[in-house]
Amino acid sequence: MPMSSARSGGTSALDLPRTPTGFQQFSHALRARTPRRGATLPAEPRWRSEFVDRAAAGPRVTLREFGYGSGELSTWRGRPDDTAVVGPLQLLTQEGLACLTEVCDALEGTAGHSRFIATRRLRSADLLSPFINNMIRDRAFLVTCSRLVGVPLIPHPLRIPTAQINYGSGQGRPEIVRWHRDGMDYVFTIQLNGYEDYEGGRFTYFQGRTDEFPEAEPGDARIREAACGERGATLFLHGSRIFHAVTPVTKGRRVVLVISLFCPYFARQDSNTFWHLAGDDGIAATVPHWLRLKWPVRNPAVDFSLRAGSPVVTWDDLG
Ligand SMILES: O=C(O)CCC(=O)C(=O)O
Ligand SMILES: [Fe+2]
Repeated sequence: MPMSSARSGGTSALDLPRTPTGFQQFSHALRARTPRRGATLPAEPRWRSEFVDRAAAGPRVTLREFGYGSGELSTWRGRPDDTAVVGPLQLLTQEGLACLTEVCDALEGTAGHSRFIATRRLRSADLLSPFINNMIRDRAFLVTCSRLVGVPLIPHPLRIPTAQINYGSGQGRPEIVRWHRDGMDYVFTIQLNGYEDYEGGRFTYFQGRTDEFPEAEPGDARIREAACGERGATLFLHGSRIFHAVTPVTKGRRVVLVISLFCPYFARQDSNTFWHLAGDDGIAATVPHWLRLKWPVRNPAVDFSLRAGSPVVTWDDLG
């Protein structure tokens, strides 16, 4: 079993703070600033398609197993969007992982602070890093991710949240990822260190419906820990339908790349809300991207791929 129930030594992962909602979320939206860019960018290795392990596979849990009914799932011509969790698995080769780690390490100085979801993070990392930009827009990468989830996926056209790097260090103020669900539906996390590098930093989630989460009590068997301890461990989460958090890193350093993808065929069902995005990025930065996302479309695969600067991925690519 890749997952285990998360409770140790009398403290519960449920004690972690939760992402603000309502007025507090609005106040984050007023205070959040567009990501700032440094003048000089670090040199980095080149991305190569061969870095993707096209045969990557791992255990899969369905949204039905989380308690969602068939009527709540999006479908396209009889194909349901029913994947809740896939992995942990290795998506990149060892060489690819070493390059990605070098890239994310070099970007740490550009990370900003936020108290909305993740304490220290770099949003839109693909705008700073050609390596990450090329990786998340590589056909081999996208088709492999699409097959794992079972729906065609491209980078999210909202751009700012598409590639985020979370940094957690055991020194100073605890850096955490609060209990939250993502605005995004299709989220991959890639661990750039292993448990040998840090203490704490356990990826925790609630194996139930999001509307059941507020009633969860410490010791609830539905609070699970994903076994993401191996360097490179990659986990897919249907982020908008699963409450999750990361326990504080108490020693060492943890770096995770979070990639948000988008299914053009389910554009109308996209779970983002304006205020969830604005809470992280500020109102001014969110408005133009939001309008572009909501504009009506005719051919979803082609139209959204153009918006996201992505190769086109269709149902036929899933094989
Ligand atoms: O840092 C992680 O492992 C995941 C963070 C996360 O869930 C998020 O940034 O939305
Ligand atoms: Fe998340």
